[in-house]
Amino acid sequence: MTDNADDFGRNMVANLYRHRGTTVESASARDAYHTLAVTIRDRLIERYARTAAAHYAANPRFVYYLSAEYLLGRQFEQNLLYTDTREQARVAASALGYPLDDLAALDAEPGLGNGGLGRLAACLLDSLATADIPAVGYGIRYDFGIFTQSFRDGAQRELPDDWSHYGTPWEFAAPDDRLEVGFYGHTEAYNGSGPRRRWVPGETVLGEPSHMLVPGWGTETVNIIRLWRAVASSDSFDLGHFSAGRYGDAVENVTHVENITRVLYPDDSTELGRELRLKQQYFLVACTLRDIVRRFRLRNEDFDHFADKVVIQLNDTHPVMAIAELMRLLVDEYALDWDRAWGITRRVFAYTCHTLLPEALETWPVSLVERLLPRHMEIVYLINHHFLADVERHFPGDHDRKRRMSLIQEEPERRVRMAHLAVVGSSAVNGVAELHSDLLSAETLRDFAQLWPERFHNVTNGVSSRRFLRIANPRLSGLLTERLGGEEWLRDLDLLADLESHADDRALQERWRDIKRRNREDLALHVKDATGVVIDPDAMCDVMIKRFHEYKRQLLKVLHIVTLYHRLRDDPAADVVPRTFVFGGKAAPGYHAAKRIIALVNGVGAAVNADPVASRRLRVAFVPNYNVTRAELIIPAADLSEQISMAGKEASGTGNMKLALNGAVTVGTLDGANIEIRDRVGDENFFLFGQDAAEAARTRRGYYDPRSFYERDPELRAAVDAIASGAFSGGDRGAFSSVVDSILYHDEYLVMADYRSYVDTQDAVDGAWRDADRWTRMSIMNTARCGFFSADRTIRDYRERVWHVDPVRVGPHH
Ligand SMILES: CCc1ccc([C@H](C)CC(=O)N[C@@H]2O[C@H](CO)[C@@H](O)[C@H](O)[C@H]2O)cc1
Repeated sequence: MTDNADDFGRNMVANLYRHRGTTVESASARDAYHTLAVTIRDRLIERYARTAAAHYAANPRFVYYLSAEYLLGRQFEQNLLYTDTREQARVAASALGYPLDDLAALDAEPGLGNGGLGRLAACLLDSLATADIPAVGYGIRYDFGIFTQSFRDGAQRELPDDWSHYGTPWEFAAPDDRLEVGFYGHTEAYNGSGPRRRWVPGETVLGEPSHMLVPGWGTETVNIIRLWRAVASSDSFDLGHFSAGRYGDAVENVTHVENITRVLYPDDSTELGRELRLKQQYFLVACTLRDIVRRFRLRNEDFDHFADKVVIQLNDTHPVMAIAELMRLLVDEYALDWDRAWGITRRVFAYTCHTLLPEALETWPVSLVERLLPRHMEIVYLINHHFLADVERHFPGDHDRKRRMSLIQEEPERRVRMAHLAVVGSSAVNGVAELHSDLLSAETLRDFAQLWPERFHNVTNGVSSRRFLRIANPRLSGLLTERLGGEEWLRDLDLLADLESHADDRALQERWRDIKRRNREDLALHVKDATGVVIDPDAMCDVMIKRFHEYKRQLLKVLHIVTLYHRLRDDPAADVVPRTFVFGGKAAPGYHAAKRIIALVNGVGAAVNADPVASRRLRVAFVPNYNVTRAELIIPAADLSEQISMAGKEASGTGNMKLALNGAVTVGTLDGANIEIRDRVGDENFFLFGQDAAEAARTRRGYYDPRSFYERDPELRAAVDAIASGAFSGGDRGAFSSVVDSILYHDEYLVMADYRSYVDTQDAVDGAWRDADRWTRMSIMNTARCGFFSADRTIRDYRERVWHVDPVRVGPHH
């Protein structure tokens, strides 16, 4: 497909007729957007066809990435870039009378994820395709993604996210590939070839896939992501009820079925144990494994080759029932004997853990699993039986160890430990940053690391340079391409290191500062539009963008802002550096403590922004509805990156990497990937504070009296008292009493203990900012030294340590 403007324009008009059934004269903006998207998509689908042909011919080993969440972000800009058709698109759009940017603005973001885990999945798929690795991402096509956040009187409001209300041009539904998924029912023995067991589901639903294209950067490969949605069989609609006027009853079965993939669960750290959530997880697993087995049998006979051709990466515990499901398929449906099936299963799966929070490690009541998935519960028991026998062989008579390691938690209620099933059923287990992986082996999964040390790895997270530099920050990308002599850095981010030798170059520094300022100006326009707050593009842009959670300590940031506010109120001439505090992030709807902190941020922001003295130096902007698209706007404008979680709690973080790559300097604790960022950028280019993981754990284990810090630190005391006084809640002293009580009397995440170190470090940040050349040098060094945090490197590590898969080159004429 040639891509000169005329051809592109002709394709566009033809697609307008074919896909929208309308004419150039009467085409709406949405017609133009959809048609342009389809015309771009045509170029990708052509590459996908060649990729599929190459993969079919090569019959290669495939990586299947199983994730309940994908935060893909908008596809329009990405696909324009990956097909290099921006200019043709601009011409074609204006021929229909629409500026390209207006059409791009109609591109909906598929918010099919909560936060870090979902976005990482999207970055990794981008890098898998860029590395020409045969791969498919499997997930759930939720009708409603992560809720749309708005604020009323400073409090979070959740609205349903009907992301595909107008349909989306980027997906291909495949109703022909529908397949059946069972739930409930019972199991029974029967005599096939010897005594066998089988499942007789009580209800079945249909799973329908739709796929989206995942193009690689600078290569022909186009992989796919396949998302499943539940559809009711046509006989689910009850005509009898309908003709009797009982319309609700008539569609009850239909609704019951479609509810399985209706909405994403908006929790990102606390398992709720809802039956529908387990149904969602099994639905994903059942559809996916059937599809993977179907693909395998297209080119292969013998299941003994299955583990050579298939590696399945489990993105946290959410899809872990896949282990029991593969055993069910191999033993019950393909009649393999247990040991042969188990040998295959264990070689196929690999598990990535993304958390350290005990409350985020999923366990399901045995009673629920027995009812919803009776055959799987039997299989889990059998897996546990063989596993505990193995533990007994290694640690004879160590009953306590067996009780700790069992797949079944016995007290207070019998529950299936999904993380244990994941480890027992996988050949590789990894954490997502060095500290995280060390803590997994030393604490959370210690018994398993002792039994199978060879299975435990670390693979530090990474981010897509294409999305979070090239697309998000075109100004800086232009400078990098100019200074590094071409765009090769987009395929090899380590090339950024060549910038280092220019870090003191005056001309580069001037350009660097100018780019940051222009990016801050763009952000200021959005902030004004979205919040009404006017921010100063010359002020330091101090950014905290991430889900709201107490361990991430947005509260510590609030205490710092209140402290500066008090300093200016006490002395308007105080030498406080002008700062814009930019917040972004959602709280799980049921997480009340986090929602109180959101209200507090807005309360403090309103007071500071309205204060005649403080507002001359300080502004607070809480950007509503933080998502991938808003991250792409905020990150390029950031000067200071807030990574202030309690050490030992943030598994990795990925926002920290995106911000550092865009020249933001980090103020942070020795937590997650902050440690590796600091190791690479140098401690002179990083503002470190607070207790490290060992100290924090000791403090937590020991006698910790948060109130004592309040007693002896006047600035801390004044800040806490101000919050308690109602100063940020219209005089309502009760508004934040729960927040104040939580840090004064329990303070699980050591906000009080780290306050002084944090505020003093922030004063050092002020000092550095006053020396523009020093700050710019620090900023350049962060970009130059963070090439390691490319998702391309992460994929290389997974290939070497976990997947052992080879690329398949896709030629231009396959
Ligand atoms: C059961 C509810 C639930 C849902 C999602 C999760 C995710 C694992 C939470 C998550 O997104 N974790 C984040 O994963 C990122 C990618 O590895 C890390 O960078 C973050 O540190 C981690 O918090 C836990 C529990």
